[in-house]
Amino acid sequence: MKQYDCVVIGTGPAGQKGAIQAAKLGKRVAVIEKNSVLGGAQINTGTIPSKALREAVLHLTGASSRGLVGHTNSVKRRIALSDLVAVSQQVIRHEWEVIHDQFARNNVDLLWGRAEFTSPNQVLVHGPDGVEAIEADRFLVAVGTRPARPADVPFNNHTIFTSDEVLKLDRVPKTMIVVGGGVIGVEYACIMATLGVRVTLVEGRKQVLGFLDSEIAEAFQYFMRQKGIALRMGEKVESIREKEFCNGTTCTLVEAQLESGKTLRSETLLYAVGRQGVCGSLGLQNVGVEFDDRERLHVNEHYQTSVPHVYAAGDVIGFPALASTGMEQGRRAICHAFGVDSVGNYNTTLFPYGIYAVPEISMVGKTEEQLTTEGIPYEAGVANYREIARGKLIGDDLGMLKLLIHQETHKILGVHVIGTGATELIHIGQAVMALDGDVEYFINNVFNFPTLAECYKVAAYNGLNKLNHV
Ligand SMILES: Cc1cc2nc3c(=O)[nH]c(=O)nc-3n(C[C@H](O)[C@H](O)[C@H](O)COP(=O)(O)OP(=O)(O)OC[C@H]3O[C@@H](n4cnc5c(N)ncnc54)[C@H](O)[C@@H]3O)c2cc1C
Ligand SMILES: NC(=O)c1ccc[n+]([C@@H]2O[C@H](COP(=O)([O-])OP(=O)(O)OC[C@H]3O[C@@H](n4cnc5c(N)ncnc54)[C@H](O)[C@@H]3O)[C@@H](O)[C@H]2O)c1
Repeated sequence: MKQYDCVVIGTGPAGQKGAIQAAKLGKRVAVIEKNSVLGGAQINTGTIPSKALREAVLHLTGASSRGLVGHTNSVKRRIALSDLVAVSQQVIRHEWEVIHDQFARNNVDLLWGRAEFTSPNQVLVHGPDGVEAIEADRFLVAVGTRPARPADVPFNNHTIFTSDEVLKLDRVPKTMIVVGGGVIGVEYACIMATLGVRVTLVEGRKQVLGFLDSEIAEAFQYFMRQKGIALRMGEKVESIREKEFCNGTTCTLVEAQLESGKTLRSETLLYAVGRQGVCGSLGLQNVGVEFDDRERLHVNEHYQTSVPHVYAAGDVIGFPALASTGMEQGRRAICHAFGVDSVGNYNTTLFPYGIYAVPEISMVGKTEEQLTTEGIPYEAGVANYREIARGKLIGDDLGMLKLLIHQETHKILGVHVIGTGATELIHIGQAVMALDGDVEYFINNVFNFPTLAECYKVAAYNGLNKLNHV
């Protein structure tokens, strides 16, 4: 039986980074993958395909090339879904090769098959050519999640589907209901609306993306409405079904019944109300590790489950469930597992959110609402892209950046950006916060001109002027 220092289950971002970290520490490592391809949700159904689709849609519709010449006509009037999927597939194939090469270069054994614990140190790999038992001293469970698919929703992967199937659509539908105003719901609602699909978004709460600063969320909701997305906020979908409904060419429509009594009809429905764990088939009862009713694992600050030599990282441990945080969790878990204690911890709480909607949104730190609830005195400094030379050059009149500044210490408490480049810009603010900087950093240092980064300087002046009553 093969013996390893470390076995990693899952090749998503958490598993990848964990496996490579263990290899870099000189450990004998195996990584097990049950899917027929590497990369988990990040590469195959989530992050990369949705971002590739977004880029392709923005490019092909001309939505990303406004600039000084104003809004251009569509680069291509009729967009075939095959064009878009081809772009995504190219990126996905490249990502598979990168992961494969990384494992090979670092002598990580890649075992294809479904992992199942039979005892605390033994795992069976149910592979295409049979079952193999392997043993290890340490384990990292990084098995991710799958979209929630309640039994009473009649999924058919064609007109009623989750984010796993939306990429396989063989046509651009005329209309779509999106259930759920979380990150998946809003990203796809924006992509589809940019493609010309008439989208209705239903969200149970009063605001999309409940974790956002309210001012940014309100601005975003305004942009979505401007794009023609109908927002049904504070509305819950009670039931979903397909119904014969002849009007001209379309005969079968999807019907969503809302709790308020309204009925919505459309050609397609994307169901995006969260994700569900997949721990049930891992044989964790043979190890003594328990999971919750959504099949998620609980871990301590070192990513250890209740059984210390079994670590877990990524979506399987729940919030914040991002590729970005999963990678860092995987690395940290393995460092702890092998006694590396030089991993600083200052940046684990300061992770950014990047939402690839149209427009992009990003944030780090606290929102105005959180600061108010916590009784922390702050002032907001705002820069609008339309007042920044680069904003004008790229034709983004709508973007804004907001700094939340402590009234007394001038420390940066939060940064919120909506507009072009938001997910990149945020890292400047994140670095200043992580290094315990204050708003004067932005005043006392020179920024390239003309850049969107200049927003930090303008927002800093704006905030300080308010604090100084000038
Ligand atoms: C549509 C969408 C868009 C997203 N966009 C972003 C984004 O822009 N930015 C961001 O940071 N995050 C994004 N995410 C979230 C991100 O994809 C996840 O947080 C990330 O993929 C989770 O990584 P993971 O390693 O925990 O698990 P996963 O990526 O889910 O990988 C888990 C792997 O484990 C394997 N596995 C499961 N069970 C077993 C078993 N028993 N044996 C062997 N292998 C097993 C699976 O086959 C899978 O390959 C998005 C998600 C979705 C769905
Ligand atoms: N850019 C990114 O970082 C990115 C992109 C996509 C996904 N993700 C991750 O994927 C995970 C899953 O995302 P998600 O959007 O599916 O889940 P979510 O939990 O973030 O959002 C689900 C939303 O659906 C709403 N909802 C629930 N039941 C409803 C009902 N019956 N009717 C109407 N609304 C209802 C909830 O109020 C919530 O706002 C998240 O953890 C997210 O962080 C991240």
